[in-house]
Amino acid sequence: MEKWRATSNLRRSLKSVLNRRLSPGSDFTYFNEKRSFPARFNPIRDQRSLREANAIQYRYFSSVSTLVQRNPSFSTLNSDDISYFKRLLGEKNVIQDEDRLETANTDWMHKYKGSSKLLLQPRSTEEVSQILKYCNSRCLAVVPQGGNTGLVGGSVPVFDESSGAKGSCQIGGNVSTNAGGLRLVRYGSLHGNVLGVEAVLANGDVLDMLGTLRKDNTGYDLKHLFIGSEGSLGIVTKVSILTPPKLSSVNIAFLACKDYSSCQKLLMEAKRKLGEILSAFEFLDNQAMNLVLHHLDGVRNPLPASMHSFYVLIETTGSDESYDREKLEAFLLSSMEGGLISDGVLAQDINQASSFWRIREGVPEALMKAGAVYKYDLSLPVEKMYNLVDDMRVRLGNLAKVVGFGHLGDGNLHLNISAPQYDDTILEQIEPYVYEWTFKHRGSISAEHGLGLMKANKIHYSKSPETVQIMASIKKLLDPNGILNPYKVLPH
Ligand SMILES: O=C(O)CC[C@@H](O)C(=O)O
Ligand SMILES: [Zn+2]
Repeated sequence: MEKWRATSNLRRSLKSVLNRRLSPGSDFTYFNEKRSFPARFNPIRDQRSLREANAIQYRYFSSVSTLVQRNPSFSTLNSDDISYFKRLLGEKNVIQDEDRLETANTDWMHKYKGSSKLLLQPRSTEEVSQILKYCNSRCLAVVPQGGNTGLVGGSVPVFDESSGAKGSCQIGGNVSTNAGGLRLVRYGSLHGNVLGVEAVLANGDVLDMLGTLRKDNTGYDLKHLFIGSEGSLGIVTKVSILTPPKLSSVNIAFLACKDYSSCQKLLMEAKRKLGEILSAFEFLDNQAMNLVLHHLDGVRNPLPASMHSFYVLIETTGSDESYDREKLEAFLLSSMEGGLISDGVLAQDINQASSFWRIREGVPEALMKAGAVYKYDLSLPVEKMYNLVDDMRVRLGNLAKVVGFGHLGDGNLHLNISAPQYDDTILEQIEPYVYEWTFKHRGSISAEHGLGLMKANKIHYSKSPETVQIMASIKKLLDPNGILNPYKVLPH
């Protein structure tokens, strides 16, 4: 009955094709708008002793071992510094307003909170260069900030570092964090799409690597050091980037699978049968779907007959409508006949398409609304990845909800643990277990969100000691005083 309904749904919806034009650059935009949520900090214990120790304790990590000590070699901002920046940038680009500083000092997750007293808004490479030259000579630490939408505390000041450029999600931030995104399965990572970079080093030198050549084999390709280095080696001021042509035919299906193994087989079939038109293959489990339906206004379940264990969103993008439609239709029907899909619908217009995406993209927002959330962004072999979610459920029992979703097409699991509040008992069940599990399966502890502050001290789970040593030497070479985004990426 269910299968019949689904097949008829699919057949019906396959009659019309969705045409949706992607806006330029949208493939690389991670979160393109800032959203605000109520702060949900747990009280920090013993504030005074932390201040005396010149240390900070993050709300998320309430155990003592995660204290971060302020680097004693950094200077403290004084009135001469502020006068210098005002002369350089003009009064209105030197921000000391408390509300604006509060926003810059707080990350998107409301987990990390710094105490920077100054936000600078440079408008040119030359101004960035002058700022860094000055800060380097004074040993003032700097946190480059784009849209401040990161999920690992990479763009918030930890102590009193001066903040750099600020606005909405920006291409410099995307490149600096090698932001992943929903269509990596089709377009690849920013390492493959960035043709050139201009970066300003800590001493103010401008490194011009802003080529547009597709082929350039003249030795070390240094631009890759700046892609994904989270502002720790330099500030990216310009990029040349591939912009794939807008494609006119976009189809989106929202499907249900009875178990994880069906999702996995469906992915293999999609890669094989849809080939180059497959532009997204996303999944969410039952827990994720429940959260979205419960916490987000106006979201409807497109498959309301019954709740399923897993949901998959498949998008194809191409330029030949009838070819794309036939290919997707054949794929969906054969997958349904083969038992890989238990129910499904295909968007018939732009509103339906957006509503399917809203479900998938709404998961992080729903998690935020549900309470405290522990986030893990893991690259793992697709066939093993959901075992970790199951293991975590056993470990946590009734303590917390374990939610699995992510970019199945890229082997990227977003494991999120949702609880009413942050709690050491929960954290002890999760860490280091999650990291050890990932290490054992030769995965990565950060598939796309970076290391930031949250995982700087965990880097050894994904990089060998020799590699970390070379990374530290590169950091020392390019930023000898360590002023650029301190306490992030490398162990502190
Ligand atoms: O919140 C997360 O864990 C993932 C956020 C983002 O990378 C996504 O894919 O929605
Ligand atoms: Zn993601």
